[in-house]
Amino acid sequence: MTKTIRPRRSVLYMPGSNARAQEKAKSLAADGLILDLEDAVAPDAKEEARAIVCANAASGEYGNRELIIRVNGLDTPWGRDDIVAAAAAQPDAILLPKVESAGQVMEMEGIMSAAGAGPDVSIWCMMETPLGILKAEEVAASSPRVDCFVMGTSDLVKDLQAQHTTMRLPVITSLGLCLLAGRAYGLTVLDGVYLDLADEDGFVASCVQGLELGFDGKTLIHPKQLAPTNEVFAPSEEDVTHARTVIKAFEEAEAQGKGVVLVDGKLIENLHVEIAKSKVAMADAIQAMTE
Ligand SMILES: CC(C)(COP(=O)(O)OP(=O)(O)OC[C@H]1O[C@@H](n2cnc3c(N)ncnc32)[C@H](O)[C@@H]1OP(=O)(O)O)[C@@H](O)C(=O)NCCC(=O)NCCSC(=O)C[C@H](O)C(=O)O
Ligand SMILES: [Mg+2]
Repeated sequence: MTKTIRPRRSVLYMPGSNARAQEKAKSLAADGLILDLEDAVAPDAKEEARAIVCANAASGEYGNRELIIRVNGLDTPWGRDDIVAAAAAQPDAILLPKVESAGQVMEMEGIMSAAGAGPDVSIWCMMETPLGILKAEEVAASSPRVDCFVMGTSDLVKDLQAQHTTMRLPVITSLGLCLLAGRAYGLTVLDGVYLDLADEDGFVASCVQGLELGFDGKTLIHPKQLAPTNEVFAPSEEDVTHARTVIKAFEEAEAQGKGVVLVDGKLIENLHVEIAKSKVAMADAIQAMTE
């Protein structure tokens, strides 16, 4: 079955306790919104945040933005109730933090199903602990509901006792392992957040690095990060024009019984046509979102 192409260039976190941010998000140019019940919510605000988030997720007021609820872990006092409430709200996905095993995913899936989550409610997994990264393949393969890995680079840097650096060498192995596992099992893989809101150049550089590494998009903490992210992770007009040229040239070559062709002096084979087709499909999907 062909998977629907869904732009996930920009996915913005907002604290579940911040009703104003969730209201504002209805008009923001984000491909996805993570309504957070975990780290951005203080313990004494967890239950109120759960009620706000689930009411918003069920409201149908977020247009075609993908809605994801990040629940607390199953080893916390709130995790199970969060999952039950989130499942009833039927968001696009429920995001489980600090995933370290297939068993955790299956436990969450069992709770979701018992609470009436429809088959379209996906499971997203935060990859953010050393053990979780080492188990990335097991987690990716754990359930057909698993649709996306989200890198939690803040927790990861903490657990690795590493440091946040410009080129992110301390976490590059972890990013690569999750990309490998995610791609092997057909998942979306989203890059982690950039914490320095004052450093706009550094932020753009981290988006470009994420794109080059193979991420589908980036998770964000502030609306000001949306526009540069959407731009970096979308195929440019030039990319799309070139992709269309490649597709046409290859079709013409095939009609003449050839399996390869040169475009602008460069060899084009079937794999380049596949890349070109996915760029055009992504550009069309982005266009459709804005109509
Ligand atoms: C970082 C912030 C606390 C800053 O908030 P604030 O001081 O309100 O910023 P501004 O005054 O610049 O805000 C301008 C307007 O934009 C709205 N706003 C701000 N942030 C968001 C947002 N995330 N979503 C939607 N709207 C937002 C403000 O309400 C202002 O609107 P208005 O009043 O109408 O002008 C804040 O940005 C924030 O809370 N960000 C999210 C933090 C968060 O969710 N953190 C947890 C997730 S990150 C993580 O856990 C990663 C992972 O687990 C790991 O381990 O790596
Ligand atoms: Mg985290």
